[in-house]
Amino acid sequence: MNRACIIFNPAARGEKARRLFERLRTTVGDSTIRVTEYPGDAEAQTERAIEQGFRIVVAAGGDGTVNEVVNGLNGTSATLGILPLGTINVFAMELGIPIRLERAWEVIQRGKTRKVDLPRVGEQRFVQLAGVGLDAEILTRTHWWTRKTFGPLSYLLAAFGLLARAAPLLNVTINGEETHQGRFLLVGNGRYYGGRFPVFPDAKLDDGLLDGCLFAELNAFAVARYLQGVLARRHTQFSDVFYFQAERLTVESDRPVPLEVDGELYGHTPCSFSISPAELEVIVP
Ligand SMILES: Nc1ncnc2c1ncn2[C@@H]1O[C@H](COP(=O)(O)OP(=O)(O)OP(=O)(O)O)[C@@H](O)[C@H]1O
Repeated sequence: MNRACIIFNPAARGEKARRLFERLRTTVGDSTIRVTEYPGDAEAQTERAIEQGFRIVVAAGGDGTVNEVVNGLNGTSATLGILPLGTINVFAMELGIPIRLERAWEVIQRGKTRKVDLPRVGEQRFVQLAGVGLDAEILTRTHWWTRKTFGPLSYLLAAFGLLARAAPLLNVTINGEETHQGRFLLVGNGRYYGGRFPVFPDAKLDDGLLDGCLFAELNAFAVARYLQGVLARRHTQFSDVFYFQAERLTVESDRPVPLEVDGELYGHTPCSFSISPAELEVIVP
């Protein structure tokens, strides 16, 4: 195996990953492990690892850590490895990477790779998904310690507050051609959102296309119906859900609406999405 640098996020899984350090150390033997010290540090540490000649950088954490490592790779030809130590690990799930640390490390040692597309919003790369509206608003309203203490309940409470108000209208222009309106947009590279929920049923990681789901309504009743639709794999047939595939899209609104990428807050509207086909090489089972 080429020289790998493992970037470990002790704050993943609501700080529970910290307890896995010794197990990680034992599993990876004398491979290099670097521990992140603050949010954003995985990106800086990845850039350093590349300068030092590492050809494989392994994100040991959740989707946020993978996102930072990918942004640190910054278009270089180095390969991404994943040890899924986060809460949900949607991208690892999408790639079929085992959740058990020792098995995920075996996958990295075998070193089989695959090329996947890399979407961007502005200059920021993301691996799995982005959201404009509801989910990003919820992140603005839940502090990390409430998330850590109350888990999914903190999201639910924030959502109740938000759904009582009218959400701004989003104008989504696809491939510079047609514009559609809605109040909540999800953009995906793979099929899953937030777990094994197939919000983007036609998505492929290597088709050169972004998948989008634009929801027209945003009140408690509509959201409950959308959730049911996703679980029953019928939401793309709803008349108030617009499902599409695109090479690029822009989102505009009367007032700034927050945006999240791979589960972390990142800016607000207006924003533009694009995708680079087969830009990322990643180790897979
Ligand atoms: N040393 C650190 N102290 C505090 N936060 C950190 C540190 N290192 C990284 N972070 C931040 O931890 C956050 C959560 O990381 P990550 O997404 O990997 O885990 P997760 O939320 O448990 O997983 P998932 O997104 O898959 O559910 C990221 O925003 C990252 O920037």
